[in-house]
Amino acid sequence: MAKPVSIEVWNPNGKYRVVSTKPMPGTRWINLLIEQDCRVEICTQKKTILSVEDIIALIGERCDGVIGQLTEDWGETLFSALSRAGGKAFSNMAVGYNNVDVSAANKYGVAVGNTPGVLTETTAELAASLSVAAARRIVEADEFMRAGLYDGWLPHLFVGNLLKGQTVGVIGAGRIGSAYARMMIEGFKMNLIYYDLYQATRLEKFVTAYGEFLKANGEQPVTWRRAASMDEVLREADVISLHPILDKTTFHLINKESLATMKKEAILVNCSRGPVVDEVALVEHLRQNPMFRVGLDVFEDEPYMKPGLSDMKNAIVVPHIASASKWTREGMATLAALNVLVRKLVTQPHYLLA
Ligand SMILES: NC(=O)c1ccc[n+]([C@@H]2O[C@H](COP(=O)([O-])OP(=O)(O)OC[C@H]3O[C@@H](n4cnc5c(N)ncnc54)[C@H](O)[C@@H]3O)[C@@H](O)[C@H]2O)c1
Ligand SMILES: O=C(O)[C@H](O)CO
Repeated sequence: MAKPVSIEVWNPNGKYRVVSTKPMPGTRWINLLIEQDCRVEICTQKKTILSVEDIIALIGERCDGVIGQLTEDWGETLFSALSRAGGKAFSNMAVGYNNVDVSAANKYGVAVGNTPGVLTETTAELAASLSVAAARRIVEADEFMRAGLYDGWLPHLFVGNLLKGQTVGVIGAGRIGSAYARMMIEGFKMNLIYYDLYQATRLEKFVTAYGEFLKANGEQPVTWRRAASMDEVLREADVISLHPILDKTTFHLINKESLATMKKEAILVNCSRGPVVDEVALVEHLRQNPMFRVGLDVFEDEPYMKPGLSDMKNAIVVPHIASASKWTREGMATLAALNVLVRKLVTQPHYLLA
């Protein structure tokens, strides 16, 4: 039996009990729940990743809704516990919901929500930052300065890749992939090649119009192409950014074979989910190809990195912070609270009529 977990309580006399498995930024989400007569219980346990047992203890005997995190395993066990406690709604504080078994939630009559849109630009900005940092070797150069190794300008010192006029490849051109593509096209005048199961019509129209604008101003126009296969993107792009969802079709999408298809001096960025890349194969590829560089926000076995990755100078690694801007994280918390509330309002017709 799990030990009781520590909690902070807001509006103790609220009629509906909503649990958040983590403190979240801002207070708007708490106020929204309180306004709708919720007692809000926030887990304050000093443990980053809560176990299924910890969350069962949090749900307790009566719970109307839960806001949870991408580090938690929301499957059969948790949805049955939530349903037994009378719970009708769960929201992940994330757009990705590969940690949530939606069919188990359906089975137990629990509605599931996620937090798309509000994090699109912030996440794309980090992917763009990693692309530039990898292309221009910013982290290596920073470490070199701090180590006191700079003794004067040299023609060969930290020579990297010019982005202008090169090709950016996007795999998964949905909300974030399209926003990232626009940043690289507008910011660095890169040409686009993308692969997605669906056509990114709005993105294509944007690049066409932007290309015409550049041409009208006497500049080289940018171009776009939708690739028929992912391999085309891997072969042709100079910078490749991964933005698909994680599911069975995208697990180890980037593996030993696909890495071998890429240019020797290509840059690979992953701000989607760690298991989209076979990280063991990636470490070996980085070792064999010192001019190949990666920018990683996500890892296959978070919070761990595969052996050898942290030693690779041609890898930039950051701890899953792509959506970490104040505005976005407060927005994600607000959306998550609204997801739980929408279910309450829909299932409480008397409230709607009041
Ligand atoms: N690192 C972070 O902090 C962070 C932040 C936000 C989102 N994410 C991840 O990014 C993902 C994408 O978010 P989004 O809002 O852009 O979602 P989205 O649904 O708008 O885009 C995902 C795209 O991937 C495409 N896709 C699915 N399977 C594919 C396949 N096999 N091959 C190629 N494309 C495929 C879809 O058609 C879709 O266009 C999320 O699911 C999440 O896992 C990570
Ligand atoms: O899926 C998500 O939303 C991210 O991984 C965290 O913002």
